[in-house]
Amino acid sequence: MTTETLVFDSKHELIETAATRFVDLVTRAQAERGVASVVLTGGSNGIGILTALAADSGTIDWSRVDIYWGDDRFVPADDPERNSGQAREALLDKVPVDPSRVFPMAPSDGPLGDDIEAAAADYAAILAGRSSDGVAPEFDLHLLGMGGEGHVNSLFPHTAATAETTKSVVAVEDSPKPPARRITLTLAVVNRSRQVWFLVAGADKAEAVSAAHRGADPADWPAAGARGTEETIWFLDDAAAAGLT
Ligand SMILES: O=C1O[C@H](COP(=O)(O)O)[C@@H](O)[C@H](O)[C@H]1O
Repeated sequence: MTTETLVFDSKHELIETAATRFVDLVTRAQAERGVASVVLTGGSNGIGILTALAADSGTIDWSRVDIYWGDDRFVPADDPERNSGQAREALLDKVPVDPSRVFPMAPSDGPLGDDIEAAAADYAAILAGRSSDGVAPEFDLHLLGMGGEGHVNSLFPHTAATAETTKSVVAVEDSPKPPARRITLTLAVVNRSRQVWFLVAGADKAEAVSAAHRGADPADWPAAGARGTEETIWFLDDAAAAGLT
């Protein structure tokens, strides 16, 4: 397992490079396994890479990509806060994905209603059903953004969701960052991914970047607990990398 840290002069350069490497990774995974599986994330860079991919969409065979989410906000389907809605707008509505390979988390007004525990269990069942071991797929790539306090997906510092080691998906009822109700993959499942990529920009993220790089306790800095089985890559801008020596 290797860790690579790439530092860019601008957020634009960071996103463009990550998008180019995304195309390479998906193409390679499809050549090796027929289908590539990627886990999307929200946030400015998580959606930024999708916008960049939409501009260069012809290079990927999108019909052979399984698409999952690392977290989503448990709000109505048409709420602009939905990570999956933002992903559709940025990319998925513009490329020929196979709808049967796109796996959004349930919204609060879906067939499961407002039962967030049922929605989390439903996503866990989807992952289990698409795995070889009854837990979750071995994703080719899990994209992650990161908050200034080190949260990834909806795994915040000092929370039960971050400490969870058994479940693959959990409900979060009291996210410190609004909206409060979310569904998230746990670190145990993030870490089944062959590659984990952090897309992080801004001076407000520098302390968390440095904590994760020095191997801090994931309870304090959840990003420190996320890694790929083959490779972990940090795509940083200068400001986010400022605390690294
Ligand atoms: O709440 C969330 O925040 C993170 C990071 O977002 P950013 O805008 O600070 O990059 C995001 O990755 C996650 O999916 C989202 O739910």
